[in-house]
Amino acid sequence: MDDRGLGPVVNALTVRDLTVSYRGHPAVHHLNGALAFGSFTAVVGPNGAGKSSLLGALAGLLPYQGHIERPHPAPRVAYLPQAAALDRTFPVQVHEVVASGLWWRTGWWGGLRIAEHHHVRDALARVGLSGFERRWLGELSVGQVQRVLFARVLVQDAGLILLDEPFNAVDARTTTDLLDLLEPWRQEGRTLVAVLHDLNQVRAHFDQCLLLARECIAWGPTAEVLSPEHLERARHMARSWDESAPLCEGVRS
Ligand SMILES: Nc1ncnc2c1ncn2[C@@H]1O[C@H](COP(=O)(O)OP(=O)(O)OP(=O)(O)O)[C@@H](O)[C@H]1O
Repeated sequence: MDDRGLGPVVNALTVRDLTVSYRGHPAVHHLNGALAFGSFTAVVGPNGAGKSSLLGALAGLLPYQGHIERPHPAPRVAYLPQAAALDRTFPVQVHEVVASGLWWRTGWWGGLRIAEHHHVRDALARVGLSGFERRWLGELSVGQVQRVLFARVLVQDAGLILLDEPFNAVDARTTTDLLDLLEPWRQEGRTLVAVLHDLNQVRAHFDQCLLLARECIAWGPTAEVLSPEHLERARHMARSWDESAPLCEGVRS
C-alpha cells in the first residue's frame, strides 16, 4: 500500500515517481507507492491502463524513469507473463520450461541434478500435470500452459511474485486450481502482485489493490479502492486517452 505519511514500513518494493513510456508516450505516469512484505496486491484498470507495463518495469524487463527501490537483500522475483506474450510454437518441452525457473540454483548453463529434477516433478504435480515432463509446450491447451507457467513460478521460490493476467482464457476449474496455489504463498510471507480483470476474484483473494488508468486512481485496501467513484473515474480516464497526444515533456522512451 501507499506508505506516504504512514511512518516506517518494511516493504518488499517501493516505487517513487515511476513512469514507463514507449517512444515518449507514457503508459504509467508518476506512480508512487509500496508493496508491504507479505501483501497481496491486485493491479486493475481498463485495457491500455499500463498494468502490463508496470509489471514489466517491476520485473526489470522494461526501462523506466523514477525509482524502484528494493530492500537489501532484495527478494528474488518471479514473473509470469501474459499468455499472449508467450511463443507456444517454440520447440521446448514442459520440463525445460519449468526447469528454467531453477536458474538461481543451477546458473544459466548448469545441468540439473537429481534434486532439481525432483523439484520440477513436484511442481508439475502441484499444478496437476504429473507425467507431462516430456510433452511439447505447443501440444498443450491454454489452461495447461498456464499450469506449466505456475509450476515455473513454484520452483523459483521467489519472495516477490508478479503475475500478469494469470487466469486469462482459462476455464473455471483451472482458475480455481491455480487460485488454490496462492493461499500457501500468503502463509509463507511471499509478496504477490497480480494483474486481474475479475473484480470478484480481487475482492476474494487480494487485500490490497492498485487501480491504474495510466496514473494511479487509488492504491490501498481493496474495499476502499474498488469504490464506484474510483471505478467510474478510471473508466472516464480511459475514454479520454488520446494515443496521438503530444509527447509528455521530459519523458524518454
Ligand atoms: N511494446 C510496446 N510498444 C509501444 N506501446 C506499447 C507497448 N506495450 C504497450 N504499449 C502501450 O502502452 C499502453 C499501456 O499498455 P499495457 O499493455 O501496459 O496496458 P494494460 O493495462 O496491461 O492493457 P490490457 O488490459 O489490455 O492488457 C497502451 O497504450 C499500449 O498501446
